[in-house]
Amino acid sequence: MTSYLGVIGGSGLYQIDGLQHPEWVTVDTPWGAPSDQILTGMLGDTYMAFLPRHGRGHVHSPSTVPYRANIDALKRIGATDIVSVSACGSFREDMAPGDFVIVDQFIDRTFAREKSFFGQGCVAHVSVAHPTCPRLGAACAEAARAAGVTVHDSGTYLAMEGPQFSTLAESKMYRDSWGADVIGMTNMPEAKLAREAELCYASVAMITDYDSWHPDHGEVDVTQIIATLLGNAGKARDMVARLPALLGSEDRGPCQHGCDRALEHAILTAPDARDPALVARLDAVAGRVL
Ligand SMILES: CSC[C@H]1O[C@H](OP(=O)(O)O)[C@H](O)[C@@H]1O
Ligand SMILES: Nc1ncnc2[nH]cnc12
Repeated sequence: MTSYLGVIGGSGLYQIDGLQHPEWVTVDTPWGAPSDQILTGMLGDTYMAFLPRHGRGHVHSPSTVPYRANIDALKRIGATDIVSVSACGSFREDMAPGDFVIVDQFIDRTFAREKSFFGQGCVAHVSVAHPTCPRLGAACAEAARAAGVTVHDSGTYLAMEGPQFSTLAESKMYRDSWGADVIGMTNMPEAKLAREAELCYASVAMITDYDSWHPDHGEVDVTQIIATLLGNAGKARDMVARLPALLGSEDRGPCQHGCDRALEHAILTAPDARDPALVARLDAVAGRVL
């Protein structure tokens, strides 16, 4: 399969530069409209698509981002790989503002979002034991280092509902008892949905603050986050621009980690018991196995 790179830009990253033949396209999905139009184009020989998670102008809150429509839309236009770029707080002294963390585990504390494409009439259970694609994560790490960023190759992301930041007690619990490394509000259910859609998914956390646990830093505030983000947005764009050369544009065969076969044995509903309306909605996400 030929690589087609989709990038989901988080807070502070609402567009990317340098695409050849750039075009903002409208993509409709059975799950509603995505966060915004999708910027498509080429970077060298590689097809690329960029979707601002909160929409241009930052319209969607973490709870109202249309996660299912976003993943469906990227798959529908042909994306095979999704790199998520997100602003995050840090629970570790050595993961400092300005550093990037290649997230490889999540703790999902979100509760007010649609978390699956499947449900009554077509039930599926995919594994998210290893929720990110190591090949894609390694490419992001290499690209970010080449862009001059301090990169941490592994980290656990606590996904909270928001939109308020954590209390001090929550911040200390996530850090001391739960072993989380970074905190944000958006990577879940995004990563779970990417797995259901059989897409390779990597998450790059751009550290903007120390949340509220750090005795030498005040509590997190959004002005400080945006200031750090603006300082980092250029490096994030530089990282993205370096990815196609690292991922290659030629046929790469099946994902060696199985991301593109996640649904192989996941659907439990018998073919004759499936809801035709739901099966129709799953055309892009699960058409391969339905
Ligand atoms: C701008 S502060 C909080 C906001 O930033 C992060 O967004 P994203 O993950 O899309 O970069 C965080 O998750 C919150 O939504
Ligand atoms: N401390 C924090 N908590 C949740 N989301 C964030 N995004 C950036 N910093 C954050």
